[in-house]
Amino acid sequence: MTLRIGEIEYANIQPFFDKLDRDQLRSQGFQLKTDVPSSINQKLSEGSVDVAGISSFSYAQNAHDYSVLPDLSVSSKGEVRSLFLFSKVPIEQLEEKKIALTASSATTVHLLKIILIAFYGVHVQYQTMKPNLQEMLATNDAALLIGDDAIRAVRTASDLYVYDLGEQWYKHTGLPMTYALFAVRNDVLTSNSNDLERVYHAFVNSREVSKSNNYMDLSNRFTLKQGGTIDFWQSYFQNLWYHFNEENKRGLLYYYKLAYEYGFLSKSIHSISVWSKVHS
Ligand SMILES: C=C(O[C@@H]1C=C(C(=O)O)C=C[C@H]1O)C(=O)O
Repeated sequence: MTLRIGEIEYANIQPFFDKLDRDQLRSQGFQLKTDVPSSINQKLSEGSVDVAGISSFSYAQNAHDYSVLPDLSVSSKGEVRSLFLFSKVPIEQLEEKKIALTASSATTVHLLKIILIAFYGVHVQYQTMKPNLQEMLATNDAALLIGDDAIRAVRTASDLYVYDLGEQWYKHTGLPMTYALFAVRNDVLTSNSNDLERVYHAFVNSREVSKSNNYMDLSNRFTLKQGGTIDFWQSYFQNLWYHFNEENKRGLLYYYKLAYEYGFLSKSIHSISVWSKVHS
């Protein structure tokens, strides 16, 4: 059996996928399934994919069953430019107001909840909705969007208060934040580590080639798909950090600590289990 790979369809994680040789992977029996983060999270946890880029929050929920692939993440130190709270009032005035949360996220919905309670002392009501800014704001005071939905929506949001959640996290903690990690189910580690190694190196190679051409191919692709300028997309990708280094790990463990303290995680997470059988 070869591996089923989960691919998040948003731009932010595409440096790991853009340069995959998909025809070769398919001819070797690998399958790729593409979806929004919350669905990929679910597919990995129910076992309908074997390895995937997933929400970092979902890793914490399944830490016992997952290992993380070394040095791969989607992180930022400060602004992200694709995780926005759109609000009709300033963030400090959201007490007892209603916020719509995109159904496609796991990490960022809890990041928002932490930011509002821990850093602003604001208590609100949440409702999960499809990611459509107009519909969300028709019945709510603010709305959270992530990924390409957020990038498109921010172009039309001139009459709203817009908060970048990476920037908010950094402002209040001085730490980077990691939104996505690559995880594999532990049963696959024992049954299929050779294929895992192959796909791991393909992810690393895609990241390196994407970076070495300054994200030009990706930027062309997303300009055609989502609009915006090549310059916007290049600087978007250059601003994100695709290595899960010690500093990113510290930031993520602090997020897990707060998520546990505020009751969003049922178990506290003090360490991240990294798959170590990689040969370079
Ligand atoms: C940076 C982003 O990070 C994404 C946010 C996720 C989440 O909130 O669960 C999951 C995967 C990440 O790729 C984004 O969507 O813009």
